[in-house]
Amino acid sequence: MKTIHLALFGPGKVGSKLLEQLASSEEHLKESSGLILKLVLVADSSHALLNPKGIKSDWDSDFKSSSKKYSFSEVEDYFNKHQFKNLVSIDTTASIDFPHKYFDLVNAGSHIIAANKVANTLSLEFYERLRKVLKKNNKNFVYETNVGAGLPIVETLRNLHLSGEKVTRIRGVFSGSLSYIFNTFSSEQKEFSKVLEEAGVLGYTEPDARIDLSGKDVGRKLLILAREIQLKKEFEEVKIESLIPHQLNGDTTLEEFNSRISELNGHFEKYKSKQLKDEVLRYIGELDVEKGSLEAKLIREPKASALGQIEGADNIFEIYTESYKDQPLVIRGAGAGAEVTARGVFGDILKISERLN
Ligand SMILES: NC(=O)C1=CN([C@@H]2O[C@H](COP(=O)(O)OP(=O)(O)OC[C@H]3O[C@@H](n4cnc5c(N)ncnc54)[C@H](O)[C@@H]3O)[C@@H](O)[C@H]2O)C=CC1
Ligand SMILES: N[C@@H](CC=O)C(=O)O
Repeated sequence: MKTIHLALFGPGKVGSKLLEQLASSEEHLKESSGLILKLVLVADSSHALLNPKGIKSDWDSDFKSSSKKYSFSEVEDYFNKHQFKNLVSIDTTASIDFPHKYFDLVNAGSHIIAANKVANTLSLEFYERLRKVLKKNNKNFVYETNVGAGLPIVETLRNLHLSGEKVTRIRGVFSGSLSYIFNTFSSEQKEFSKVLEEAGVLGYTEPDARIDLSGKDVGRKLLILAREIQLKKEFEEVKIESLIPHQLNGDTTLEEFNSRISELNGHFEKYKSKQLKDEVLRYIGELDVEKGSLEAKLIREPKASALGQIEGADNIFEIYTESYKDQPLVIRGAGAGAEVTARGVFGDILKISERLN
């Protein structure tokens, strides 16, 4: 039997779904792979539950009754004290601060898995420094769910690139929430604000939906893919069309924004009125390697096209390379939601497990 010790940061929609999936797969993993996944820490932004012997599968009730306020140095002390073999820290937060702690986690002996896209979209200096520290400490950093949730985009692209295949262009719908929003809004007589709320309840939007509507989430995904094929790009170089009207942009707090989302209705009706009968609205990402351009924008797309046909919260990625010149390699499927994302993080745990003894 091989034991992997897990520390989960961010038991929100994705994180708690992951814990549910881990609990229900416990016996299957032991029998089929000889693998024990032992959860030794669950922490949100203020409270942590620690148990070196393993947190029970009904972690939720223990978290409510026994978690304690913590500072990050206590986590480091805990890891240093117990020297857990095969320790993997999982970031299912949406925090912009937490990724700065990855260095300390790695130095305390941990591998990292991130659903959070922030670490891969900070400055190039941060990106490269993190990889240097990982290499020095012989630790893995895996983040398949950063793009396309549970769809195998990052690894596919990396394998193409590492095998020497020249990637020339990537184009597609990279946002599950915007996909759901435009699929629903284009075809149903519902107010935009209602559709946006639904996308939140279904777990498709970021905790702060402005990250999706401003195009920032798609911009981040484009940058992650560009860096995966070793293009040295910064976030500021991504050309992004924001869908947030001027009066709600910039200085509004999240609370204010959420209380004023009905102001989006008129704004999005204007987009809808421009749509022709056989068209749908699509918010797309496009990376042109030759031009070195990264762009996120709203377009009108024929319903009959590959991009036009996607449903629900689907993503679609068309990857053009030397070999896939005329007919791109296409990956399509559910591109957001706690269930598929948690399953993707689970896959990352198995990927790291295979590399460890
Ligand atoms: N929902 C989806 O379809 C997908 C989500 N993701 C990413 O997964 C992440 C989580 O998304 P959700 O579960 O929807 O968010 P959520 O808001 O439901 O959960 C985030 C959790 O992180 C905790 N948290 C915040 N700061 C923290 C810190 N410093 N330390 C520890 N915990 C902290 C919060 O208390 C909360 O429990 C985000 O980064 C998102 O971009 C990635 C792919 C798909
Ligand atoms: N908010 C994101 C979730 C996955 O990354 C999206 O809408 O795609």
